[in-house]
Amino acid sequence: MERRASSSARTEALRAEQSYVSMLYERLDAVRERAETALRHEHGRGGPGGTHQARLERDVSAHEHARRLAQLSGVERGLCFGRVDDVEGDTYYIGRVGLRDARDELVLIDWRAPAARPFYTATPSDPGPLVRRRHLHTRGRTVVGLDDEVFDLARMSEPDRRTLVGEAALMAALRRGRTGRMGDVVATIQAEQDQVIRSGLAGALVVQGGPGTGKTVAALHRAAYLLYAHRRTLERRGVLVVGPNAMFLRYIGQVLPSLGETDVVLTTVGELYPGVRATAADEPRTALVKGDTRMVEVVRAAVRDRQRVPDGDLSVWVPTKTSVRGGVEVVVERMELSVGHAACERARDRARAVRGPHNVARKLFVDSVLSALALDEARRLDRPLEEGDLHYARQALWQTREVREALDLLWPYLTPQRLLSELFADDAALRSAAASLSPAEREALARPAGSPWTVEDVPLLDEAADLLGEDDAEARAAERAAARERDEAELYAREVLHISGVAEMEIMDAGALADRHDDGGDALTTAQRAERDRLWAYGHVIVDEAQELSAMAWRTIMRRVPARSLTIVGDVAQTSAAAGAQSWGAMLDPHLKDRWREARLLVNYRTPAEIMEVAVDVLRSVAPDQEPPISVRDGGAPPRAMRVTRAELRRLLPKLVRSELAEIGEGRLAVLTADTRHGEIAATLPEAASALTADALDSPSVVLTVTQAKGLEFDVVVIVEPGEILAQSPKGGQDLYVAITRATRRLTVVHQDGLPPVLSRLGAG
Ligand SMILES: Nc1ncnc2c1ncn2[C@@H]1O[C@H](COP(=O)(O)OP(=O)(O)OP(=O)(O)O)[C@@H](O)[C@H]1O
Repeated sequence: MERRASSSARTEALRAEQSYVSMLYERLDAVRERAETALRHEHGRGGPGGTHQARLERDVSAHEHARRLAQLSGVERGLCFGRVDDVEGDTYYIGRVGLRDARDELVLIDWRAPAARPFYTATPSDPGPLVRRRHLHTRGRTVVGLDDEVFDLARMSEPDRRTLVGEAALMAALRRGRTGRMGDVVATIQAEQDQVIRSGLAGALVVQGGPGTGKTVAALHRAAYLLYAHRRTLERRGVLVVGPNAMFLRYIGQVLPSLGETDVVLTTVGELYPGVRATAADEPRTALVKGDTRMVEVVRAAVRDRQRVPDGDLSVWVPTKTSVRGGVEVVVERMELSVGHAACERARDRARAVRGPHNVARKLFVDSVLSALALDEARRLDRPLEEGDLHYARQALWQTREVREALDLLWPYLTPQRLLSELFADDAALRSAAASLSPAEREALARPAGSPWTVEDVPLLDEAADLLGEDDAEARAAERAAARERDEAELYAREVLHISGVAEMEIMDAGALADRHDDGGDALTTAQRAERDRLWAYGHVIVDEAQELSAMAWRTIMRRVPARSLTIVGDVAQTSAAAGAQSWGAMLDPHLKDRWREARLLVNYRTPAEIMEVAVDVLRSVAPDQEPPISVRDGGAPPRAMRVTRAELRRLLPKLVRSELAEIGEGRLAVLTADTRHGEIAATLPEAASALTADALDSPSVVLTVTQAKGLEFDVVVIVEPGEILAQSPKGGQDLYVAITRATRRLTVVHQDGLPPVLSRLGAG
């Protein structure tokens, strides 16, 4: 009788929620339609014609409507996922976007709004103003289930204090098969993650947490939250997210659009220097040297070594007479011009003394030497040189190939690419610039000219770019002109905002509008503009798998964010890069002193307890002082080991992969290997994806090295030859820890020569 009563109460609750959710979708349709009509209207108002001001006005509102439309089309799935009832008797619904009804009453609260916060933070021991939290499960536009938590203090028991927020909904989310793409977790954010997500914008926040603690997911939701809460600052400057590799970026790429955020640049360290897309990594001994801050001095010395004076006097033979023979101009007479050694030294010292970048100071050096040459020319021709003529005499000499070549030898115009490739290819140059390194370290840097750029080169290119600068007199003049125009445009944009009342809607400030509309040309998004500009100052930078960055890479990151507003996410127990972090303090203190705060995430949402036990044995051997995270999942299949011969491996592996895939029904499987074994195993499993292609993650099975698998997760993990992973680098233990903790459901370790002692828990197999 009682059960029937409760089931009919449930049916009634479902019906009531369905009617509310249907109303929300109707509202969404209406708002979407309005935005579409408005956009059509703007487009209908004509092409490129009209005054600059009319065009600007049209673009402003078209842009806003398009933005709103993009936001509204991203929220169809799971529009509303939560409801809270508070002690005042009020009820609020939480969703992916804020919506108002026709009378302007708020009917849905954006998950990032302060009013939504209790939904994420209430716990049985500290429910805040809530008496109930409800998770709504929807399929399409239909409400298919509800999970309630009633905060009744009188009945609270001790274990409740550790209860997860919305446990039933969380567990349902975690049990789903992996899709190869990370999804958003707005419906099930946990209290400790919420604190990270909503932490203030200013300063640097380090989020340290073991594998699977939701660092990545929290960091991405933080990006969306910051763009919502600090739209004015961040929309203009953009947010940069740096991840470990392209596959990882693809894995996380759809989370932000699903959160409605577009002003974010996703990139890797290998792509931080515009114009270079490095993916290959150097071998550990080279990576170690290139990641060391002693390279700052090496690059600086390499630049200074390119500012030379001749051993004796400078002598240049310039043509004085040419004639055309057979249609070709040939030199028939030359004259020697020279500048004394001491004068050359003075020219160099004066150019250096301004402490400007090399390519900018070059102009000074060149001007001094050209003046000296011009004076010598006048003397030799016995022709007085008036002060006013000097400029023209210098210009004429600068047009002479021989003069240019002579000056280029002494103080060449250098791109960062040229500086470094010539340095690494020239033993004598390396000996001079890298005198502070040992011979073995110098040898690790040496390589032939034209070698492809590696990820570890990128911070060095960036360092060099800072020292070299641009010979940018023209660029600066253009910039000044653009700035003038921009000021005018900004003034106008302010008026537009004022007239249209947009300012109150906190959508975009006048500066941002002016940025979009400079030279009346293409309207680039902040993200597009930022990506092209090495000196772009981002409003906030998020670094994921941050433990992998070298000290040199941190210098590059810090140049991108002068405001030092960062979220740094990682786990120092997972560091596998040779020059990666041993501790956060060692990496960050040089840039942030002690002005960074640390949050720790302690719960592992990915790896089941049974698999985590194996991982913890490995962790203890490589980082005994690191606290392993607590798994919320258990009851999975026990992890196992299989001993096979090499011949058997080829036969058994495809079978194993098939049977494991059948076991999970739906989901993804990864075979993880040491770098050297990857090719062979990939050949054994032709059906599995193995190259780093865009769709590799969509394949049911994939063969990856541990480095490639960083930050990813799979329902099933098969590790081939753990001993080889352990032995492949000094950080092999960390690699094995990473490999084991990629599994969300099943783990099999396949080996030929016996298990390494650290995996003895898995038995002899
Ligand atoms: N609050 C949550 N609700 C639902 N799923 C969650 C939640 N927090 C984390 N997860 C899931 O747990 C898994 C691990 O999260 P994530 O990849 O962010 O962890 P991580 O700390 O970055 O791990 P690693 O250090 O191993 O890269 C993901 O599938 C993520 O969606």
